[in-house]
Amino acid sequence: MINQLNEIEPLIKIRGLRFARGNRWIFDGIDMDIPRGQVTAIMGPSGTGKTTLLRLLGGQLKPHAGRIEVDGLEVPNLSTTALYQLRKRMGMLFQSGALLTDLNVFENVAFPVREHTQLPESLIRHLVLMKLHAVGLRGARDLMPSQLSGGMARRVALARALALDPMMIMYDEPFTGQDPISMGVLVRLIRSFNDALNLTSIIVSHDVHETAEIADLIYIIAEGKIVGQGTPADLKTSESAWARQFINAQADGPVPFHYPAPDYMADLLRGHLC
Ligand SMILES: Nc1ncnc2c1ncn2[C@@H]1O[C@H](COP(=O)(O)OP(=O)(O)OP(=O)(O)O)[C@@H](O)[C@H]1O
Repeated sequence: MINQLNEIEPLIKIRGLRFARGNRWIFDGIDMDIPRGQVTAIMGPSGTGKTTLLRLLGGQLKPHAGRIEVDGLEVPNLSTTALYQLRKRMGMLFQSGALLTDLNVFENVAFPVREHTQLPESLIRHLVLMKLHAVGLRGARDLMPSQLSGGMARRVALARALALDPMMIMYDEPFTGQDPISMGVLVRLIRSFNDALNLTSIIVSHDVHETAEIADLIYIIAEGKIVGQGTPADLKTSESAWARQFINAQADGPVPFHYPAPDYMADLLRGHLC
């Protein structure tokens, strides 16, 4: 029985992924499994390619080598129509929230439903109010985005990302710029939606504490490779110095505190001699 549970096909399988920007390999041979029904975090130093990975999963970018499979579909080989169908099942929450500024809260959440379905107005109303209620903002339906706090805007964006009942949701830096209360609310919502709606969640984040609180599995990427993977507890005691530095938020380690510089003493003496 335990074996059977462990052998459930992951929702996302990445094998031998290579992707370059200019002459730099952002990913230089990455294998990754994202399990169904769990919260998986992708972490790593700034510029390491976390957002790029989300864009590869969504088919906005194509890999130079390797396989990316989402729910059994080879994303880079999908036709435009098939990719469009798949994307309907992939919710995405951007850091900016990206609400449409000319539409009120209700219409922002209704937007993807109107775009992708032919549902009658009464059902759309029901569905939108249900999603807004779930994020605690049913009472804010008539407000414009400019009237929302940053935390409220992100919750509306979350309701919109869930509007079409996706199988998975990708969060790009969901906690950035939030006060501790809003962060706590988001952490709770991400975890409870994942479990209650049987979603698969992927979080790209720098916020180690919040992410470790909700992630079942964490991958740490650095210099084009996976340098650590496991549960938050595993990573705290990982043999990888990269993983330990990151998860324990240490200022220095494989990611150096100092930008490369000549020897300090030699630098000081040189100034003195000039
Ligand atoms: N359109 C682009 N053209 C060229 N290079 C790009 C482009 N977009 C991103 N990059 C580069 O690709 C690398 C990975 O970027 P990405 O945004 O995926 O990193 P990240 O890990 O999400 O960073 P951060 O944590 O700072 O958000 C960076 O070095 C970035 O400068």
